[in-house]
Amino acid sequence: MASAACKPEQARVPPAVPLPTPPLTKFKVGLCQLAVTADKERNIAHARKAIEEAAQKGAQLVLLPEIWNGPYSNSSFPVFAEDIDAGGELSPSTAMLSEVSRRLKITIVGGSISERSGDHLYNTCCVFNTEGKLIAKHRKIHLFDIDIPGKITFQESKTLTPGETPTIVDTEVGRVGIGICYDMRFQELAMLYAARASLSSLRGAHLLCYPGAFNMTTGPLHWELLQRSRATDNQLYVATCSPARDAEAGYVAWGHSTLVGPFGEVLATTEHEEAIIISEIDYSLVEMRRTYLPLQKQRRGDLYQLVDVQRLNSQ
Ligand SMILES: O=C(O)CCC(=O)C(=O)O
Repeated sequence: MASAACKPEQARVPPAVPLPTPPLTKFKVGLCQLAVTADKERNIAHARKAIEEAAQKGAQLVLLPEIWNGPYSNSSFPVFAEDIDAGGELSPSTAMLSEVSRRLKITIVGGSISERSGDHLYNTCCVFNTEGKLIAKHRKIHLFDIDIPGKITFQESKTLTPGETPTIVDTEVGRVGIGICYDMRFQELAMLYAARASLSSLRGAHLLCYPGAFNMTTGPLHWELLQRSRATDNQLYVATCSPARDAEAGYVAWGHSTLVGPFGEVLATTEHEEAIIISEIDYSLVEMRRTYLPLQKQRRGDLYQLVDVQRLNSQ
């Protein structure tokens, strides 16, 4: 009797919804500073090998460089561009990232590749979770248009269209804000990503990832300075990943992929050759820095406000 009465009752119980797995608070990150050639297939195979090596060394988050599947140039962007997820099917470069993230159960912030969408080209970073799912696509918001006479002239806007959306993404390794290279120069974007962190440790990004390729003019002066500034101002981790330097290339990258901690300290870095950097991120240090130096509480919101942060905070 008892079991007969029990059965219809049990049948009404809805299937258990698995609780979301809390993000890791301490993990290893791998920054793959890759040599990039004009052979896309080789670049994809090479990136796969580097990701595998980083994962084998314990990385649970792997970051790749800006434009890693072909040369960084306005003439190459259209040639190497991929329609990333047309009709639900991933393109060659992103299918590799999906396969490897699923197989190795790691999160990948996939640097950037040039993306074709309709008549437009974008400089786009794809993020994959540990199941190989494409969970975010950041299109570079601030295009690199620069003219320093006698030093460097580059106009990304000749071929690329700027993205229109800041990208903050929840991953198995926490909430991550994404920017691409020149995006790092704009503090407001980083501040927006860090917003709300003071209200709860579950809100706001604790890590910003910037695939980037600074050059021989701005790299020596600004690359590390900007990363340390973004980290210090917002009291969070900043990870960057550059292509390795090719002195013969049309655009010569500075290299020096780096991880900076929430006190503005350089935790790991490298020179300009190919390298895989493995370093540790510990989000408890973000909380510690914010407790010791409570900038978020001391900010005079009554005198100045970043409008978008204000909007986010009131949601
Ligand atoms: O900001 C810089 O100096 C370099 C930026 C850059 O190379 C890029 O956005 O691709």
